[in-house]
Amino acid sequence: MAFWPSVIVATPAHSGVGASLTYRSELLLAPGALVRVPLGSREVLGVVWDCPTQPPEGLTEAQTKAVASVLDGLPPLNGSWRQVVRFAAQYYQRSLGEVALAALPPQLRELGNDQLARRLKRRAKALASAAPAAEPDTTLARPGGHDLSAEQAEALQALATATAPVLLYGATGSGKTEVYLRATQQVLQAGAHTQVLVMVPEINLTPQLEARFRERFEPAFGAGSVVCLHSGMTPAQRLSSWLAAHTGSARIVLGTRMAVFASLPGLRLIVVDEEHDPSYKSQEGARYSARDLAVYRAKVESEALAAGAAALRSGPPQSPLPGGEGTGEGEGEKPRCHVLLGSATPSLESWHAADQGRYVRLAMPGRIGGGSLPRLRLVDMNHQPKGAVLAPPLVAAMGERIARGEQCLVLLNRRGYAPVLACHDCGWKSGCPHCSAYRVFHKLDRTLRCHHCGFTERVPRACPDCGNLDISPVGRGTEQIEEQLAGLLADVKRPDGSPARVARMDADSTRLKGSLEIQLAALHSGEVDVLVGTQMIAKGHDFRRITLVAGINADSALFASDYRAPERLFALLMQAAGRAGRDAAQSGAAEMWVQTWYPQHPLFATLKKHDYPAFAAEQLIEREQAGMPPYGFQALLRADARTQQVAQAFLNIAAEQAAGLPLRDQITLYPAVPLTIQRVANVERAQMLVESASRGALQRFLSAWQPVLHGCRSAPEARGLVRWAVDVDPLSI
Ligand SMILES: Nc1ncnc2c1ncn2[C@@H]1O[C@H](COP(=O)(O)OP(=O)(O)OP(=O)(O)O)[C@@H](O)[C@H]1O
Ligand SMILES: [Zn+2]
Repeated sequence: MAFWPSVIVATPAHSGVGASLTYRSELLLAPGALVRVPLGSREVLGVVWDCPTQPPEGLTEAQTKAVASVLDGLPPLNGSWRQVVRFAAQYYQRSLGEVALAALPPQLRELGNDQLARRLKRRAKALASAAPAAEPDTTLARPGGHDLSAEQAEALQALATATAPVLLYGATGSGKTEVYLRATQQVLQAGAHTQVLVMVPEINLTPQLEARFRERFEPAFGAGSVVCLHSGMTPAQRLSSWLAAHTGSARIVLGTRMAVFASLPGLRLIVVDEEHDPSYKSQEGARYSARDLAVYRAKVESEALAAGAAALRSGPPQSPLPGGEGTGEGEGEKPRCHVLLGSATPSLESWHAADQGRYVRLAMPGRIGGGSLPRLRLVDMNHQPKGAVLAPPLVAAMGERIARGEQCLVLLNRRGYAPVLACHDCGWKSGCPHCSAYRVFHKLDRTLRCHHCGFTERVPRACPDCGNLDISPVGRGTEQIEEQLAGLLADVKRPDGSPARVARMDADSTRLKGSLEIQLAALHSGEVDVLVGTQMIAKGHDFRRITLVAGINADSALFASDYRAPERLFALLMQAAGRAGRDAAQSGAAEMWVQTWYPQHPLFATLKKHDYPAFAAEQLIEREQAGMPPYGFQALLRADARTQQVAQAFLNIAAEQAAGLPLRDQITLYPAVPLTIQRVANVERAQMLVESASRGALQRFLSAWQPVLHGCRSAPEARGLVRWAVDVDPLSI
């Protein structure tokens, strides 16, 4: 008997190839099975989507090729995984093949059946020797960690019985991580094959978190029970983590946004830490939001569990399914996969969903140990000495802290020494020849570097235009603040009499592997008194001796054209403030200083009260009035081309040809505009905003628009188009 499996393979994003290709097979293949199939002159990895006994109409045996091999050492990808992938492709307007294959580890594509078999054997051996030292039950009878605070205990209780996504709105330092750990523990104890997915914005920033999960769970569940999944891993490491999750030997996957696509047959809980963080939104390929997909995935997994449980109840008595839920899930209680979104500054989307009752909001307003949140001190820069980069009172306050043995953080969202180098004679500026942006002056290695295309040159000795020797930096970056502070604090002594030490942490200082960990360790150990850095110092760290945090250049965000800028600024400052006073004993003296030229700005009044709910309520009113997300729905059509004219022409033709598409009357198409940074690496960039009051209408319109967009590519006006893409729910417009 012959079968006609439809197989998903990696197809280019907009190739127009149908969702799947039909092959022939002697064997019945399960949906989700991994196969290798011929495609053109190559043999590629594919995922079986369906396996009918009849060929699709009009297709003859001679027109189809046979499946080359089946990766039969691996169980098929389950229905929930396939559903999440299918949804993501549809929602984010990409091909199913692209999304499905990008969700698998790259190395799996190259692996033959024999290699795979060898690998699986090696893994099995390694696992056997990594078995837990003690019986799980005895170890878990003494769970690590703290006695729960009342708020933590309540949150856990509520999570266990929630029937909707849970938004854990917990102040900075309220112990959200402990809630994640306990919730994870409950899930792992509830069954022998249960799994948990924990997502973080950038795993490298929080080595502490990984250590805490390993410490807590590896003794009980074995050395391979916690695996990581993120883009900083080697292809071999990624494959290994993926296999561990897919085969169930890993019980916890800790990862970045890509981990939302991990295959986890026993998934019962998804944690999204710092759910407001923009890095959950992918900026390339399928521009998915991992947070939103996590919510969707939990729903799909819950439905599958409920269906499975119902089938078990109605069927003849039988032993629990392999991977089964023999234990822990009470009769009548529906098994669920929970999703827990945690943040001290939730996204307005999630906040709004909780307002509407679609999410369950759990609040943990108190800090562990009863400490208070830092006091906000605004420094009015209008009253500081002319040209001062750091206000004298701020520097003095930092000196006092250091003398007491406390630490300070200084936040500036710009790396390098100065954003521009300029000649004051002729007006030359250090522009990038390939981008519409200035190259940043890096004093340490005396280079001018473009942060957009990477173009780097030695700093010229004299002005390239007029020969003037006097070219100088304009504005300031982290390198310069580090240098200035070292000078300003040169006479300050630590309690032991040694001089104060200033360090810097940003993408430049942490480029080398392991350097970030070393710099964080220097701060934790007290070697460093002041850490200057970009937003990476504000995120998620549990520093114990910081009592002063300073934001020294927040103003640009106050008046940015992007309607999300206030939300981002508020979150950044509140998160930064949250690094101070985490030790309750010192929290009374903790302060957040903000230098600003606009101390009267209303955002600061709300920040002063640490009143996120008030801030969110105000913002949501504005958004509602303007029909902005979460009240309206947006997508961007983006075009890159050799010239701005061509990029915009493509968008304009696309808009014209949208006439007559379904639901066009519910869609607003805005004029094509250049991006703020219009040219990057000699490519001109433009975009068109697409808006609707209805998510469904926007979705259906975009789907109908896809084939039209493919067609527009070949319009004569669009000659010179480099690429185009649709970004659904864009984070910046
Ligand atoms: N129940 C508890 N008893 C004592 N200490 C606790 C308890 N729960 C957490 N802690 C400690 O409190 C500190 C803050 O917790 P954690 O880092 O989880 O806060 P958080 O809510 O994640 O904050 P942020 O949002 O700022 O990252 C940690 O050092 C943690 O070990
Ligand atoms: Zn450039």
